[in-house]
Amino acid sequence: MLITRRLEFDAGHRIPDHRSQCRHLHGHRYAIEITLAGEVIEAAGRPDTGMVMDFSEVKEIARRCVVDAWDHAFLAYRGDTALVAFLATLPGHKTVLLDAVPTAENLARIAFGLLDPAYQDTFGNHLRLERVRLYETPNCWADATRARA
Ligand SMILES: Nc1nc2c(c(=O)[nH]1)N=C([C@H](O)[C@H](O)COP(=O)(O)OP(=O)(O)OP(=O)(O)O)CN2
Ligand SMILES: [Zn+2]
Repeated sequence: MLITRRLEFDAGHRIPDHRSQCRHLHGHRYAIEITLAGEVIEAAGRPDTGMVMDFSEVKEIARRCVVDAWDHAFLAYRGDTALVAFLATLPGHKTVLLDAVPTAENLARIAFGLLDPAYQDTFGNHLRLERVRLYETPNCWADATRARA
């Protein structure tokens, strides 16, 4: 069985060497969809019986590992030295430094790496993270999967 939970957040970014608009500082209303695979828990009396994982728990883990850190942050490539230096001049600014340029593809891959160890199989139902889909706009998204993360 597959289940998916969607969360949304706002963040700024730029793609420093982009040939067009995206090298300018701008932001997106991002969406992240987390797909988990596992067996449905069948244990009478448990609050999560009939579920792969309670959607609220999926959300809490996603918030703790990714969304709370990225929401209203500027997602900056560590190697984008001009931008990193500028952001450092803003007192208390919420900046997240990344080891890769913040494209949808890289953000999906980074989020997959952060989330994968957090979704543990605690009930013996073979729970595992299957896919992270990261929407940069409603029309553009990237999928990081276990095979292609
Ligand atoms: N493969 C990728 N291509 C692009 C990415 C990306 O992450 N992966 N990112 C961008 C820019 O960040 C840009 O903000 C999005 O660009 P664009 O396609 O121009 O989006 P629009 O806002 O114009 O979307 P419309 O639906 O066309 O209004 C660029 N490319
Ligand atoms: Zn963009």
